[in-house]
Amino acid sequence: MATLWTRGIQVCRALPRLCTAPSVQRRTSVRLMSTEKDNLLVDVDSKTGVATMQMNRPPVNSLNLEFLTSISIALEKLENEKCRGLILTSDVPKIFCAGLDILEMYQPDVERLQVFWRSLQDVWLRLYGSKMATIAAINGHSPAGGCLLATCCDYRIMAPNYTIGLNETQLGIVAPFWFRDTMCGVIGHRETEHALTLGIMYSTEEALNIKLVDKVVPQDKVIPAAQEKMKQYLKIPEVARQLSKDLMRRETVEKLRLRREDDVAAFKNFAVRESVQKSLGMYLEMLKKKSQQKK
Ligand SMILES: CCCCC/C=C/C(=O)SCCNC(=O)CCNC(=O)[C@H](O)C(C)(C)COP(=O)(O)OP(=O)(O)OC[C@H]1O[C@@H](n2cnc3c(N)ncnc32)[C@H](O)[C@@H]1OP(=O)(O)O
Repeated sequence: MATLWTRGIQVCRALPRLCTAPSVQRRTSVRLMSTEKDNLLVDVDSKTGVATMQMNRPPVNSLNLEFLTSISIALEKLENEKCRGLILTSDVPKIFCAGLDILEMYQPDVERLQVFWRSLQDVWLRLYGSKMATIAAINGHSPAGGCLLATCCDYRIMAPNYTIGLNETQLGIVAPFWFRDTMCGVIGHRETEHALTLGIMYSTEEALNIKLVDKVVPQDKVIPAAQEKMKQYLKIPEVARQLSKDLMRRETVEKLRLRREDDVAAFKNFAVRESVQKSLGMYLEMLKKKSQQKK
């Protein structure tokens, strides 16, 4: 078992054959970078070539700039090392991912805001466009950006009694076209329009009904079920599987690739609006009150 450390990322792998960098093959433990608290744990099973990526940024795995950067670097590494599959899950109890860190968008530093958005684009381009077979093991709530991560994957398995959806309008903000396109690819145009305009958070059972998730299993079976489903993907000849996925997703990926900077500008101009800032402030206040009441 080899362990790699990078900015907030631990990558463990069981077989050196997956490691293409010579320094990795030679050593069992390499610290590439160590700056922040480790918030992403990535294990690679060398027999199968399947990586399990666990998000671990308590309390709710919200996606700030540093966390997105960690995810993006890890995805690039796995792709470069020719991993065949990825299971995306959470190490934080009851939360898959709370979506974008609202503090990145509220009263923002405009320079950082744009870097933040580019890093989200990077994660989306890497995950949605991944050559790996990808399965979301949704073991907790998954609003907004959390739902985006899940819908980027090829297959979704969810535990009962949680919620998932693109709830942006409830915050007074609007999901960009690539969130919409990703959701459309999973549940279709009509249901996406319904979901986006109302900012619906679906229960696990509702999500299964509209096929936003593919399978529901008890909490402790989510990862085993993902591993089992992964075997089906890995049985398909690699190039055929990858090209079929590419055939389905290339246009959507290219649409963002061609308009990345326009999209950054649109996001920035929207986010700094007074009315948007007011809505985000009220939403944060509501979250804080709710959190205080629990304590
Ligand atoms: C302008 C265009 C942008 C378009 C794209 C936007 C995409 C997004 O992802 S926007 C983010 C949307 N996310 C949400 O609406 C989720 C909000 N959070 C929740 O609904 C809940 O926190 C929960 C269901 C995820 C978890 O509930 P629970 O376990 O009860 O935890 P708490 O609500 O008590 O939260 C603990 C702690 O975390 C703070 N927090 C929660 N979510 C976020 C977040 N997304 N960003 C930043 N901070 C978040 C919450 O305020 C609590 O903080 P404290 O008050 O300091 O304890």
